[in-house]
Amino acid sequence: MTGGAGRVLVVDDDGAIRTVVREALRRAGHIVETAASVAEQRRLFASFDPQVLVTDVMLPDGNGLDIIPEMLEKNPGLPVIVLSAQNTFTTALRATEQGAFDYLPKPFDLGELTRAVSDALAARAASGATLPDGEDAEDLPLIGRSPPMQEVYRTIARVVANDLTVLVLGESGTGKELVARAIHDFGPRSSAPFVAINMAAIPRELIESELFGHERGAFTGAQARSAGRFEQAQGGTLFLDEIGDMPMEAQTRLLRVLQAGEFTTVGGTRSIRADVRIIAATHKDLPRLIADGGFREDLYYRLNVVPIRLPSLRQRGDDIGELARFFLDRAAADGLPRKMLDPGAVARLAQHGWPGNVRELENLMRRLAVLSREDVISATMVEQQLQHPVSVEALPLTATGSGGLADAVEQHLARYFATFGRDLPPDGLYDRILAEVERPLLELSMAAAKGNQLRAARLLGINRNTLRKKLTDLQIDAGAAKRSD
Ligand SMILES: Nc1ncnc2c1ncn2[C@@H]1O[C@H](COP(=O)(O)OP(=O)(O)OP(=O)(O)O)[C@@H](O)[C@H]1O
Repeated sequence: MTGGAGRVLVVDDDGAIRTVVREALRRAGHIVETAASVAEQRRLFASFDPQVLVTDVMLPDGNGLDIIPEMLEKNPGLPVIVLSAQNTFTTALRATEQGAFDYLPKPFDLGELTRAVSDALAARAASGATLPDGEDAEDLPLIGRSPPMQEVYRTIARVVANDLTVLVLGESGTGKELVARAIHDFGPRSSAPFVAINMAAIPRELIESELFGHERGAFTGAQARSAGRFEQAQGGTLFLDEIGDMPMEAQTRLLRVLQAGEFTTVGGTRSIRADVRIIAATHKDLPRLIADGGFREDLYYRLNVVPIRLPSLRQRGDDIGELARFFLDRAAADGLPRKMLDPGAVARLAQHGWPGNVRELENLMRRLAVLSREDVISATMVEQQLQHPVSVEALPLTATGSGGLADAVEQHLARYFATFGRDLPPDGLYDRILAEVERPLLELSMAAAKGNQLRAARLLGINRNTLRKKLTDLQIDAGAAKRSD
């Protein structure tokens, strides 16, 4: 898309950026004015009457995002391109929310900016995604500011407000479902359902009926009419996870539905309009699958309207420390002991190969939260857990889950056996395990009782004074559960 030449106003307090951007845009044929502050921008706005506004976020006398609505009121449809050094999902989304046309994280490529200006001139369209009511922007789910994630945020910001089909690609555990949910949650369909279906988890012969529903008697065992996921997702978003595992016949049916915008149930004749946004995801290489005859090429093109490629954790550099801390906080919020990371631990985490991506990191942090005896996790502890991974799928999710404590005991035992290999651990295991389990047991019970010692003592079946003594002996902060509640 090219939009010819136009009047571009560039606002940035950094003189070097103003000069470089002005020269690049002039070379591309545009007429450029620059401003170094919000006040200057306001002054120039009326006289220069820009066709595209390029603005930084942090300006000496205000926030570049806050001023966008005022500019759009004066010049409706004005495309605004936001440059930001903050690089979080929140900034990308806020920019979109304020009506920005595009968002470029700093440092940006000049060619990319020139293209964005040209697209903006051509489109003169603004998107208007809004945060759901009451949503705290700081609670947004996607963590990380590495360059590949900024690219992801940028694409999400571009698609939230429209209904384009999105194909999320990435290794297992990279956050594909999280991205799909973010697109739904921050778009206009957020008040309707988000329905996910995993093609790999459903028996092949049931996929069509799961997707499109079935009529009574459509096949043996179909005793009543059942609504499929398409129907359940009406008005909302349908997330087709592991699309590469979809059987061929179901692919054909899905393609027809996407082409016609309507579907019929298995065994039914009536057409039902499909008012759903489709987001598909896979960790498989679809072009290769197509070449091998396992995936329909025409369906691929239907789904691959806007691809979003998620980086592996190995490519996310500094995000690893930020994610690790986020997962430790989440573990603490779930009632597990609150732990911190020392710099050596973060460095060790960053060196790891992470075949299991973010999910593997999350599991490791939960395991460390339960198993580490110290409040601050060191590189040695990280190393130990990476060297002797124990099964972590079942670590306690909440302090109140009855399986949680048993799992914690199992983790402790597993650690002993992992440490000592085939040799039995030195004797005294009974006391040692009990001593280790006592702390998480008391902490989890206190968390479950929301810091109320009487209730925690009752839960444990011990005397309140005994509990108090144990809390003192083990130096457990009795107020922590109350405060984190
Ligand atoms: N950027 C991120 N910020 C915070 N949490 C994340 C991020 N990416 C992934 N996660 C967390 O990692 C876990 C795995 O994410 P998710 O299930 O979305 O991955 P996936 O790619 O869909 O996995 P699979 O391919 O196995 O289905 C989830 O608990 C999710 O909350």
